[in-house]
Amino acid sequence: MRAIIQDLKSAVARANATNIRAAFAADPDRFERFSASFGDLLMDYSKTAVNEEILLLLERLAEVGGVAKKREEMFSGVPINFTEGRAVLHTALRNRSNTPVLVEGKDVMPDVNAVLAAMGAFADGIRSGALKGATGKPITDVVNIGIGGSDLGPVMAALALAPYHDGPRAHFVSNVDGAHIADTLKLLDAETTLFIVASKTFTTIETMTNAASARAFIADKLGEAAVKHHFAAVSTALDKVAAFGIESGRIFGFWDWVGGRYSIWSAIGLPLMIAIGPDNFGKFLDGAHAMDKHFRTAPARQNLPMLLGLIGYYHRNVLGYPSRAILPYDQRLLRFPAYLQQLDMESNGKGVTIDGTPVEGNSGPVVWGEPGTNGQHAFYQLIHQGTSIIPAEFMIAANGFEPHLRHQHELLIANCLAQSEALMKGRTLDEAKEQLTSKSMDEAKADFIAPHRVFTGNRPSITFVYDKLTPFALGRLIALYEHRVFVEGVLFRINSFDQWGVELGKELATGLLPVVQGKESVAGHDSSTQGLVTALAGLKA
Ligand SMILES: O=P(O)(O)OC[C@H]1O[C@H](O)[C@H](O)[C@@H](O)[C@@H]1O
Repeated sequence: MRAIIQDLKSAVARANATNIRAAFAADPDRFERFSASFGDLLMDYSKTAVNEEILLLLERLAEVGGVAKKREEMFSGVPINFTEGRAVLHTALRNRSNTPVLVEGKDVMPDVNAVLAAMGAFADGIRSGALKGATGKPITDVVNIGIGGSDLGPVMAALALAPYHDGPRAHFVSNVDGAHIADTLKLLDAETTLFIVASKTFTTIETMTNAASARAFIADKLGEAAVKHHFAAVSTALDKVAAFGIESGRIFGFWDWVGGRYSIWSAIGLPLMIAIGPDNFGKFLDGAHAMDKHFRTAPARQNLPMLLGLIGYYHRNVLGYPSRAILPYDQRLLRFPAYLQQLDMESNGKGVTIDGTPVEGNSGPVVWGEPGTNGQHAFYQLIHQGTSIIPAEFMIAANGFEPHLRHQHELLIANCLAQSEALMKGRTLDEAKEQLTSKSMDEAKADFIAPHRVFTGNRPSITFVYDKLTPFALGRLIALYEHRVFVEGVLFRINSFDQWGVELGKELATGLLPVVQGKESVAGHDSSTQGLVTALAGLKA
């Protein structure tokens, strides 16, 4: 791999490949050459610094890096998450073909289908009003209590699919900061509220603490006996859920081969299913399954996750770009960048390879972003003229859900396309001067002002275009990014499916709680921690 990376660097230098503007000027067919589609989903990567030779080298990199082999291992239940001894089978959760998927010789599909059916029956019961609160009133509000993978997926997807909401309102409480649950409960009536406690491990301190507060809210307002009518739970740790006091018919399980950040397809999707209905949830799974089949079978040059992963790797480890911006021109994808932050950074933010040696070069980039057009008026300045190159990933639907606001959607599209064009083309000093002097500005003043108006251009971006943000399209989009993270992880030679880096902070927090409570001395901690504890204690009301 080292040799191919070297070849890639030479190929970039030889062709001056990062001059994307020149590449467009030289080749009128560049878009045709460097775009690919899957159904109505188009991926335009022509505005990145690729050429034929670079793509061939990247394809070689995928071959030598063993991406296809690892992909088969993932889909067929090999425990590729070796630090936790687990298979990685979120794809089985949306395996709509229902072909057997074996984990340690056992087909998991009957269990997957059974949980899906139980979720559907429960969701229908809540949605229809057949399942009521303790006082006989139908449920109008559902609060999901979870964090990380037990929050970000449902919260992101519920917002994304708002036009499909025809069930109770969905709320999400994640932060251990009491402000989160307090502000949420303020809006709610205990009699008509259902809480879903969502935690893979059912030990996460934030979720357990918020669940206890929610339990107290129901018990205070409606009495202890009411609690069982107002709670459901989702977890892999069924014994722990039972100990919390949730009735068995309201517990929805999943399995240790589903990573938290890949769990939206499991019972963790229950709040989404209640909001949009089991049929639409099924279409969401269909979209992901379609992408799975595409990823597994399409040749590299037509394979969207493969291309996205290869270009992502190229940006990070050949061109050295430190971050990537996720810029959906879709207000309902507001939380998609945050969702991808966990998916990507928790998966590929690793420093050790599968052999236990330090990663050579870089692993995953910083992922961040906001929907357009809002970001344009905030941080795009840096993307256009800052000193770091930040590859951007745009996404835009051809159609919105508001036919009467078509003119607004057209403005949205125009803005999205303008940004990628501006990033690529830029504006030269001569062009800037010409613009100024044509506005009858005198030459001397133009000379002074023009440098600030120069855009270097050649700033890479990928644009995704799709018909409409339907449940199918959202499922497909999420699965696309899951598989891109997979491809990059294989090339970084890391285990993308563990998250040991979150452990140390959790352990230290547990140790610091009695110190913060004043029950233990702060002695033994570093002087900064000591100083902060003392300062907070001094300010305590
Ligand atoms: O679902 P839970 O077990 O409560 O875990 C919630 C989250 O917490 C952890 O710290 C992990 O970093 C996440 O990957 C996980 O999604």
